[in-house]
Amino acid sequence: MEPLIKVQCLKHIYPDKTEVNICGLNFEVFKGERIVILGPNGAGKTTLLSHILGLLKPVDGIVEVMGLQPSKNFNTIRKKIGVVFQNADEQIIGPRVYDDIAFTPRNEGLSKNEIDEMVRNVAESLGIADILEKIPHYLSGGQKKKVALAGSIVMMPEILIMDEPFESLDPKSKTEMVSLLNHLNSAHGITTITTTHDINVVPEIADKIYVIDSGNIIAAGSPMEIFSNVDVIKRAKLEPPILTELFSRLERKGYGLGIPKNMEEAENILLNILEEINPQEKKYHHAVKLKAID
Ligand SMILES: Nc1ncnc2c1ncn2[C@@H]1O[C@H](COP(=O)(O)OP(=O)(O)OP(=O)(O)O)[C@@H](O)[C@H]1O
Repeated sequence: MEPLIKVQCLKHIYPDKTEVNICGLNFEVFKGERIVILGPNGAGKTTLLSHILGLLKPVDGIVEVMGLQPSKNFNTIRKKIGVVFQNADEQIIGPRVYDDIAFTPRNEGLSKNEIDEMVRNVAESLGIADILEKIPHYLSGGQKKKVALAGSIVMMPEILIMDEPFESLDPKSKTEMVSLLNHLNSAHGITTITTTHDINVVPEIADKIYVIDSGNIIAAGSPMEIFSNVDVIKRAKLEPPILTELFSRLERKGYGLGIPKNMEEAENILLNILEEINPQEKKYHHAVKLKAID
């Protein structure tokens, strides 16, 4: 199977002569994958994404999206990719939130009714239906992120690229965003590529992680493979997710319980063990708890 996206040893020179080389392992993304790119500040993550989007043109190397060079086929590629930029202000252009989300469907010449249904559905799914009439400029950082995401998924793109989508989201919004992204992937087959410094979220949204350090793609693998590789973690100055760290430590001590992706999975693992150890104990605690409530 051919990858949807292929990047091999790209070189870019910014106008101020800063040279960025993204080399090492090839960056390949296959249809339906959920990719996360990790790396310290200045590693080259945004530079890589900007080339995939066709916003930047490499001076050397290979950048292909669906077999095309993005910088030469900007309009064709951008119809297939939704994007949430690191700075949402850069992409919100409508005078009202509604207009901003409706921008691409209007450009595509869809009917007013179709557009209205699409905008309201996507706004509902992101919990922003109540701010559709607002002026985007006055929204909070988190609200702007959601509006930017709404605009990028309203047409159900094949690929969704997000640069730090969780930045400035409150915990509840973050959990909802994770569910939504996973729903877009499982129900609509959307391939997702995300950069984030929010390490605890990564096991929930990644099938495969690429790790970049100073432009070098130094590792690729599942969250388990990456977070158990001490060398890679150190080199890229990462910290493993807290649950991964805890359950890996237990594994090293002989208690191989698996590595949970989120709090719910961790809770179930621990509850199963506690029930196996002493089912009576649980009943006892339960009875005490009920008594206390009485
Ligand atoms: N417009 C620009 N002009 C000059 N240099 C730039 C520009 N954008 C990025 N760079 C430089 O390119 C390198 C890679 O930056 P990039 O923004 O791709 O890193 P990043 O991994 O996305 O970092 P962060 O995690 O901080 O967002 C850095 O050295 C940065 O200073």
